[in-house]
Parts: sequence; structure tokens; C-alpha cells
Amino acid sequence: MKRVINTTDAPHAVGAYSQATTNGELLFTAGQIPLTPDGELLDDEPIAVQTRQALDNVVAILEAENLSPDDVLKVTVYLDDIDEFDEMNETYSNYFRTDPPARSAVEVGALPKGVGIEIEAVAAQP
Ligand SMILES: C=C(N)C(=O)O
Repeated sequence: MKRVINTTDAPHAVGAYSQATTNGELLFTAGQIPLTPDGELLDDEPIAVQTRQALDNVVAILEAENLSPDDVLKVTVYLDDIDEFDEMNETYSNYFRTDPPARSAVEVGALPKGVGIEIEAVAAQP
């Protein structure tokens, strides 16, 4: 059965979606943008800062379900500018140090709120 996740440790949805959904086995986060839980948009910050905030949001959502980055199976990274891949990747690697999840990283034409990055994850209950 589908259940939605709501945590104040991650930003509220900026549209018609839930922060995450789960069926009790798999958890799907919504794409997380560099928006703080208090609603501050970090769109003018370097991509490293934006990546950190997006991943902090992913981690907060995971922790709301007692999951951790180790439980993540797949990540998708959407970048406004693929030339920022290396900078994103350096920050990203701090979150997934051993046996990192599968990942796709792609450049897209534009992202909500004019941010530089959006990151979504799929995790499984251990
Ligand atoms: C920010 C999003 N995840 C959205 O607009 O779908």
C-alpha cells in the first residue's frame, strides 16, 4: 500500500507532489532542489553548495523512514549545466563513500525555481 512521507527536516513540496512515497519496501524521493527546510532557495550558490543542500534534503527524507544513504539503490542527478559535473561529483562522493548507488547524471534544459541541480533517489528497506 502506498504511503506518503512528510518531514519538516526537508523542504515542503513546491508543487503537486509528495516529498517521498513508499510501499514499505521501496522509497522514492521527489526530486530535491537546493531549498532549505526553512524555505531558503540557494539558486545563486555554487553548484557544490546546491548539491549539498539537495542531498541533505534526500538524507533527511531517508532518515524520516529510518533509512540511510547506504540503503539507496539508484540516484538521478539533473544538472542545469553538465560542465558542473565534476564539482557536483566531488560533493556527491562525500555522501556515498562505499558501494555507491547506481546513478544517472544528465543535463536538462531548465529546473524548477531556476536552480542548478535536482536530485532524486530510490531506496530499499534493509
Ligand atoms: C521540485 C520537484 N520535485 C518538482 O517540481 O517536481
